[in-house]
Amino acid sequence: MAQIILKNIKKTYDPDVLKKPVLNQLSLSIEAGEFVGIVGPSGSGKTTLLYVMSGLEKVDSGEVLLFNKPLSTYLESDRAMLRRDLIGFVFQFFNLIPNLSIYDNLKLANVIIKNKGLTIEEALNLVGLKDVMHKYPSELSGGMQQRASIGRAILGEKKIIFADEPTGNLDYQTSLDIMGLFKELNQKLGITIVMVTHNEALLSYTNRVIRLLDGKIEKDEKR
Ligand SMILES: Nc1ncnc2c1ncn2[C@@H]1O[C@H](COP(=O)(O)OP(=O)(O)OP(=O)(O)O)[C@@H](O)[C@H]1O
Repeated sequence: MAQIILKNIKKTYDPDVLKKPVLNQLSLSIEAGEFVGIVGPSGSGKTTLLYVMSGLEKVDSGEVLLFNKPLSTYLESDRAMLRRDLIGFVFQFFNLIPNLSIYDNLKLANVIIKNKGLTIEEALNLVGLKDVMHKYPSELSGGMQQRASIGRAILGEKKIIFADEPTGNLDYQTSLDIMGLFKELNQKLGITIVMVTHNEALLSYTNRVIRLLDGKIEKDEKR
């Protein structure tokens, strides 16, 4: 079943009509359980595509359907619920709160999530941080901090993780380690992962690669 559908999406940031749209009549569909890598040159629209898919950015025309429902028909409160309950985000910078322990960082995110699905302990176990959960972010390596932010992203009953350059701030070996974790979560929990990356070497972990060029899909390959 398609979880994410984009139909003829056009997106511009600049009102100047002579400027090329950032996303130009782009259509695609992502099924539940896929692990998708989005690549392309700088400025090709990767981050914008991620934000459009997740409902963080509005489109000029075309339609985005999430979980079979057009985003345009969601009330603002439904959108907020969607972001809180069904979608998780992981960014290049881990965005952990420095003066809270890892456990408390997850707890803060968890208070707004319904009491269903993965608990804080289960999430910490899955990302391998159970032993260090009372440490502060600054006491952990970058890779561990990213593990914490992934733990935060999977709390509850998340169906999709959107990751924007999740390894952009990590060395190569740690990047592979984080990719291994994504793959494991994708396979164990069936969570769909949509990840923007610059690093071609990471694509072997995904099962589909979408290449963007000038706001259009240049290539879309499933493995
Ligand atoms: N909030 C914004 N306001 C105006 N222009 C924007 C905004 N966000 C992105 N853009 C422009 O849209 C284009 C595509 O940006 P986007 O960040 O989606 O590309 P990208 O492929 O993710 O690039 P990078 O690999 O450099 O992160 C760029 O020309 C960028 O300058």
